[in-house]
Amino acid sequence: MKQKISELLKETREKNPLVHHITNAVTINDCANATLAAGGSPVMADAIEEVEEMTSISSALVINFGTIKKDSLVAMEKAMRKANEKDIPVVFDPVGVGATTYRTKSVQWLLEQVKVTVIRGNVSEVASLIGVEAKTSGVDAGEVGEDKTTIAKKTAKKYNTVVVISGEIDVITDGERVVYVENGHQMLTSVSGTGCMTASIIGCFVGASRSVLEGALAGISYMGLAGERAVKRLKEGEGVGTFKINLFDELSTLTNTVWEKEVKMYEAKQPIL
Ligand SMILES: Nc1ncnc2c1ncn2[C@@H]1O[C@H](COP(=O)(O)OP(=O)(O)O)[C@@H](O)[C@H]1O
Ligand SMILES: Cc1ncsc1CCOP(=O)(O)O
Ligand SMILES: [Mg+2]
Repeated sequence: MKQKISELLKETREKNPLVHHITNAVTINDCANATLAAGGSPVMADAIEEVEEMTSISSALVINFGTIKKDSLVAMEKAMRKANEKDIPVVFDPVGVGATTYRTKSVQWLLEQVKVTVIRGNVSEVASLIGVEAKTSGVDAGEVGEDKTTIAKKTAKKYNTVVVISGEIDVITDGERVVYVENGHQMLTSVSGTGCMTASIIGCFVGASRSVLEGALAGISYMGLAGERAVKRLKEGEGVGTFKINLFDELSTLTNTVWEKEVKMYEAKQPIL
């Protein structure tokens, strides 16, 4: 599996998958640049009149709940339905779900209409998707009433999807296999958009891969490792501003050879070979 993911990192740059985003107004530009850095080609399009056509020519669709409105929900539903029809993978980022009734009700409605391929969120957002008690305030992760692995597995089964719960240790599951990724750095939580960018990068890799689980693992480990390496580049006195620049440098230059050496990925606590 590790070898296949490593090859996927290379292939994605060659394939340059078009990744259609319907995303939030806060991190939209960072998501476009993260997609480019990982080897994809971003397009952000949310007009109800064009989303179906745009999804039709894309390799993946990324749906991000960060700043939803009535119109964006209609656009999301249309684009996702088209993606389902054409077997195009859909990556869903439930930003802020659990924080307000509107978000929680909207997500319930949307996921009853259409299918998603990967759900990537922080632990309290994902917990809220399955009604597990969670203290979500805004868009940052809060405490939850169950362990992460159980939440991830239950969510994967409920929505028949691959689930990525990000955090200090990322949990990735298709409902049966559970994989942990231990790359990353606390500093990733000090920059708005690192979760959104992770979903965009997963979009690139699932858009170029035949395996959803491998695409999801490629995406989450790529961001974690880039973050970790971006911190190592910091000199004394440099803070989040330089970190963000370093992060983009790492995202755009990270090779599969370095990834193979530095990725920390475990299945049932066995290294993945
Ligand atoms: N405490 C932490 N230590 C190391 N990496 C982290 C930590 N928290 C989050 N990350 C990493 O930061 C990135 C964004 O995840 P996260 O902060 O959970 O998303 P969100 O911004 O949506 O809440 C992921 O690559 C994740 O692995
Ligand atoms: C702050 C904020 N508010 C609405 S969307 C958004 C960005 C959230 O980005 P991330 O979840 O990647 O930190
Ligand atoms: Mg987020």
